[in-house]
This record gives sequence, structure tokens and C-alpha cells, in this order.
Amino acid sequence: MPFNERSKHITQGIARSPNRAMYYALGYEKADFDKPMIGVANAHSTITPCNAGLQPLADAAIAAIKAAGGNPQVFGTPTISDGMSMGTEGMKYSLVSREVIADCVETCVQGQWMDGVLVLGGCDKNMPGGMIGILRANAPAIYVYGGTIKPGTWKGQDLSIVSAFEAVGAFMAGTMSEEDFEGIERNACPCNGSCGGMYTANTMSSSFEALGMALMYSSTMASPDREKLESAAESGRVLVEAVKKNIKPLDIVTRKSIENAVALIMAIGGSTNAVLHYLAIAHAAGVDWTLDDFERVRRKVPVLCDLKPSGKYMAVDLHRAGGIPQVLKILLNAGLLHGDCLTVTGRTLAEELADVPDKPRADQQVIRSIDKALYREGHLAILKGNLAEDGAVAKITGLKSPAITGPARVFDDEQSAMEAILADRIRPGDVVVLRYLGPKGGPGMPEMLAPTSALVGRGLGESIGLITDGRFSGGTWGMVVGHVAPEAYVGGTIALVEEGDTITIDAHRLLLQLEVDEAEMSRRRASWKQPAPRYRHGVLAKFAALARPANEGAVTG
Ligand SMILES: CC(C)(O)[C@@H](O)C(=O)O
Ligand SMILES: [Mg+2]
Repeated sequence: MPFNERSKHITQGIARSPNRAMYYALGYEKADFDKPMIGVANAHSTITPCNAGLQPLADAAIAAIKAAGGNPQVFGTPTISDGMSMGTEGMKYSLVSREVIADCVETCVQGQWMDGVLVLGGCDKNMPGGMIGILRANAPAIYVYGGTIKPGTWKGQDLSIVSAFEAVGAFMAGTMSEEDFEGIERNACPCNGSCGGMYTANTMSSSFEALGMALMYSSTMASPDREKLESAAESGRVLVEAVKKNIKPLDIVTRKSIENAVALIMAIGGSTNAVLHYLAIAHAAGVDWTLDDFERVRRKVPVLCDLKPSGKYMAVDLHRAGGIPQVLKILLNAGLLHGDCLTVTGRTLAEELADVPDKPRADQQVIRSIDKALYREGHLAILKGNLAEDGAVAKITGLKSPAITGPARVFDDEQSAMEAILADRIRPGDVVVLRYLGPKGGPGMPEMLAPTSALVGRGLGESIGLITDGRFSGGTWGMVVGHVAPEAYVGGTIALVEEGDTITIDAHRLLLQLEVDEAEMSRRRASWKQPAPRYRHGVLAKFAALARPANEGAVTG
């Protein structure tokens, strides 16, 4: 098939003369109409260090697309910064931005009949948003990640943005000096790039290597490093080839490749957000994929990488230790990966990994072999029980025993919980309930990094439970359970919890239970009233009206 099969609708024939007239204004020549039109969805932005390094990558990709015989067409996608909006009402726009980005990519690629698209992104929602847009349009596509930030340093310690969040709890508890508090704030983020542990952005980008939609090694390169530019250019070349060969995203993103991506997420100890985003990606790909599939993969895939937030190392260390291909090769050799899945290069995943060593290098501690795994099973557990009939997501790395039974401490918004934590009103053994923060109630499932980090910073990460119908940051760890469904706003059991009720979180038994008898629950249910919506206009109101529940990825389209 000719590689301008899609763009010919907008450029060929007598009736399309006016359309061509506008392309001439852009500098096109007659011969250009026989070339493929390749979108470059550029999320460059000076809002956040995650996206502020994207322009040189876009320029490198544009030049490579031109040199390979394509016509690049640049359009923008927005971003918000999770790290900056965290703890504020602005955080409610974060998940919403995933949908806005998906809509942008779909709208431009489809509206302009592009033959392919290279999507470039940095902050968390850029990756799933871009991928959802790619899948809806189903024109040949590749994902280019902006790259991780490098670690900051303070008094010999590696820092990330999460160090600054955890410092709040330590400083308020009086266990950190003002000098250290300010030193961490000034030095946590030393350059451009996405948050540097195995947090959400690095999790999602890493998973795209396993999915087959990004070049090998590309997701753990640091934003400022030269290899990132070269990889962006190579991505442009590979995409033009994919357009010529007509390799479409829906040929790549299948049930099997999603299973590969989820296996990789377990092996690297990735973010809880990946659960939400892969439900949404599967939905966009028309693949049947549920919470139970995550649990199925978790039971067979061990955690192999010692990465932050609960582990020791940063994404740059993972890159030096052999990157995602090394982790994938270990999984492939253990029979935990489908090697026959197609990738954007036209080769299978197994072919892409052919030259990768079978075993992790002896001179590094970041990637373990299967027999020396950090945890025998994956770390993203799906909990159910009367508090989460439709499921909830727990991250169980870094805990000696992921179980707690204790009195509920109930908050209907994040700020009052934060005040209680910082004022030392939450005691070891408590189970904090943060509710009315779900897809419809929040709306937008804000991330609860501020309270979870404040707990960790106070040394209470293992002794206090926290459940929410909102989300967590990739930087969150501790006895935490998010994505509780059904959410409070639609009358889920979490709405019926009262201060002092006994709650059990037990990841061994995959249980999230409210220990209140049925008669009392019925009484509470009968008197529960849905609160007024927090937003009646604008994009948050639109999201609240359309969003599916968390166990369906909180998708809107
Ligand atoms: C601010 C963070 C750490 O980047 C967070 O947004 C995440 O989800 O990882
Ligand atoms: Mg985030």
C-alpha cells in the first residue's frame, strides 16, 4: 500500500486543490504530496522540568523524518505537572490531562489524515494520554519519552522530588534541620527530565519498550544526555519505515503485548498508576483486560529491580545496569514474556532482545536475576472485600508485612488529612480513609503523595494504613490502597465508613474489609446522600460526568 494512503484524502485530486493551496503556504513543493505526512505531537512546555527538555528532541525527530522522506507536521499537546500541582486543587486536572492529550492526538491525526505520528512526552499523563490517542487513530506511530531527570545530591545522598515531599513530614516532626530541609528543596531537581525514581513517568515509558511502541533503551536515558537526541532521531527514522511497511499500533498493542508490559511493570516495581493507565490503554485497543489480569500476572512475575520509591536506586542507575532490555531478557528466558509480539521496528520482541546478555551483570545491584528476586511475586496487588467490591490497588513493596487492622480516621478531602498528619493527630495503628476523591467525586482521582510522603517522612510508613478512592503518585509507598471502587461519590462502601470503625487491609489475603455488621451497614446506606458535585462547569465537570469507574481505567472515551 502506498505510504501516503491516509494523507492522499487531503492532498490528491482536483477537488483538493484548495487544501493543497494551504500546504504551499507551509513551504510544500509539488513532490511533497507524494510523501507521507508524519505528525509530531510535541508536549514541549516550560511549565515543568519533565517537559522543558522536549524541544531539542522534537527538532531531532523532525530532521530525521524529513531526511527519511516524510513531511513532519508539528502540533502541541498540553501537560500539567503532577509534582507542582500536588497537594493543591490543581492536582484534580492531572488525570483529566490524560484524556485531553488523548483527544488532542486523535483529533489532529484523524482530522488532518496524517500517515503516522511520533508522540513526544515527559510528565506522567503524557505517556498514557499519547498512547490512547495513538490507538484511537491507529495510524503507524512511535512513542518518544523525554527522559528521566538525573538525581540531585545533598550531603552525599541521591535526591528526587519525593525526597522533598518526605522532608515535609520529617521537618514537621522535628527530625530534620532547617538547613537540610532547604538543602533538599534547592537540590532535589538538578536538571530537565521526569521524576527520577521508578515513579509514574519512568514506569509508563519503560512499559512502552515492553509493549513494542518505543525503541529499546530509550525510556531510561536521562533527558540532558546526547543519546536521548540520537534516540529521538532514530525514532523518527523507524517511524517512517513503519509507515512504509504499514505497521499499525493495533497490530502491536494486543492482549499479549499488554501482558508483556504489565509483567515488566511488576519486574521493575512500577507505579500504581500503571494499573489505571493499562486498563485505559487496553480499552483504547479494544483488548479485554481487567483488574483480575493484573493479579494473574503479579502471581507469576517477581520484582527484579531495586528502585525507588521503596528501593535504593534511580532510573539512571537502571539504565547503566542494562536498562529495560536487560530486565525483559531475564523475563523472556524465564518464560514470563511473549517473545513473538510485533514491535514498531517490524521485528519481534525476542528479536529485539537477541543481543542482550542472558544474565544481569555482576558489577551492579539494580537488576537481580530471578533466583535473587527482591520479591517472589509482583508488588501491585488487587484487593477486594466489602470496602472495594469492584477492586482496589495496593503497592506492597518495602513493607515487612503488608497487613493492618485498625481504627478508621476519616477525611473527605486531602487537606484536612494533611493537617491531621502534620499535627501528629494520626497515631500508629490508624487506618486513614481519604474519600470523595474518585473519578467522579474528586473529580479526577488526585494523587495523594503529600499525605503518604508526610507519613513516610515521620517514620510511619509501615505502621499506618491509608485507603482512598483517589490515586497515588509513583513516589508513594507504605501501607496504602488506592483506586477503591465503587468510589464514595456513587455510594460505595467507603462512603459509609465512620470515625473509629475497624478496617482491615490484608495484602496476603487480598482483602479490604470494613468490620461493621450488615444491619448497621444497611442503616447507614439508607441514610447516605450523594453530595453536590464539586464542579458544575468546565473540564472537571465534563470529566466527572463521563469518567468510567477506576476499575475500568477512569476512561472518558
Ligand atoms: C510527582 C511524581 C513523583 O512524579 C508523581 O506524579 C508520580 O506519579 O510519580
Ligand atoms: Mg503522577
